[in-house]
Amino acid sequence: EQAAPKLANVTILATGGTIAGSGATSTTTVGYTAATVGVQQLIQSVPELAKVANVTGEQVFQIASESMTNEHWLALAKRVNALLTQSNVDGVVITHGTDTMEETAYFLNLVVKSRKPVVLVGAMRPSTAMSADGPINLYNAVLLAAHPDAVGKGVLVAMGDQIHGARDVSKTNTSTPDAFKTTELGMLGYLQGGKPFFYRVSTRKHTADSEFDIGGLTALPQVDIVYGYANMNSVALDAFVAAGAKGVIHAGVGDGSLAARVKPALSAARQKGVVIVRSSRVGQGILARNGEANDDQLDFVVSDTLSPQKARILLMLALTKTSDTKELQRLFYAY
Ligand SMILES: NC(=O)CC[C@H](N)C(=O)O
Repeated sequence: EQAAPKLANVTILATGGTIAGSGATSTTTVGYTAATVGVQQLIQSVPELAKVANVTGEQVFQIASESMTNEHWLALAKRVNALLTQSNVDGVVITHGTDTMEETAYFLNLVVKSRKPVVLVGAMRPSTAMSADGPINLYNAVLLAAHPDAVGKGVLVAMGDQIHGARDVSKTNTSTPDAFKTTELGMLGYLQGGKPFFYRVSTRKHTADSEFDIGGLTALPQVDIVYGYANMNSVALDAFVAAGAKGVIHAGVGDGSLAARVKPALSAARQKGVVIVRSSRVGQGILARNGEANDDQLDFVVSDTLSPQKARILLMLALTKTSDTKELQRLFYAY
């Protein structure tokens, strides 16, 4: 008789969110409390996990993900990197609130120093709800983190039986269970019948190939986002600059257009040394250099296809290495 194949060792790092949330009744899908159920209870509630991996759990935070900060990210990334250097850890799953899951995933995609799988997972319905999506999502995330096909693919998000890449995934719905999509660039694959099926990978640099290193960092440079809209003014921008922002992401309308009465304030901020990244609130498409604005003349950087919230993460990390706008622009086309 053949010996059973050796199971991979997967560590679940729990951070809170709806996957660890509980509501008053089985039909409570809004107005519940996030981050109440602990990691051991999460693991115990899905006994099927033991069939796909040797699972251990650590409670790193217990928060709703709208309260995630740069400091949480640095602590989480350091813990992930420490675990992945251990020969007895084959992969890491991070349970996380869905609101900022795409941001944490992209941050880790840039700073994890390993090809071993790192998978973020959450739920849109609390653990107490009828048809809660947390248990199947957690099962899928663990089997993905345990699977050799997930090695070297960058940080992944497992939601709704689908595999998404950290760079391009976003939460696209406030409340429905199918909220996570990689709209135009496409998800990477499916989770079905206890197996991952991959169809594509991102061409952008990540994890083991990344030049960013948070090992010695205790803080990240302040980078904020100003949102574009009709009748926009420069009040928020000026306040961020006065508060010491090292960089500002301009989440402009359309192709990152600059309103006539905001452009001089952006230019003045740049002259004070603040790095300005032109991005778009639209959500799809390339933000082209020297397209809607003369970026060479203004000495601005463009975000390429990154959403404003992901451009903020890349700029923070990039500013730990350089403040040269040519080099910053290179990084925005590489990651
Ligand atoms: N579905 C969720 O996880 C949202 C709950 C909470 N706002 C969070 O992001 O943690």
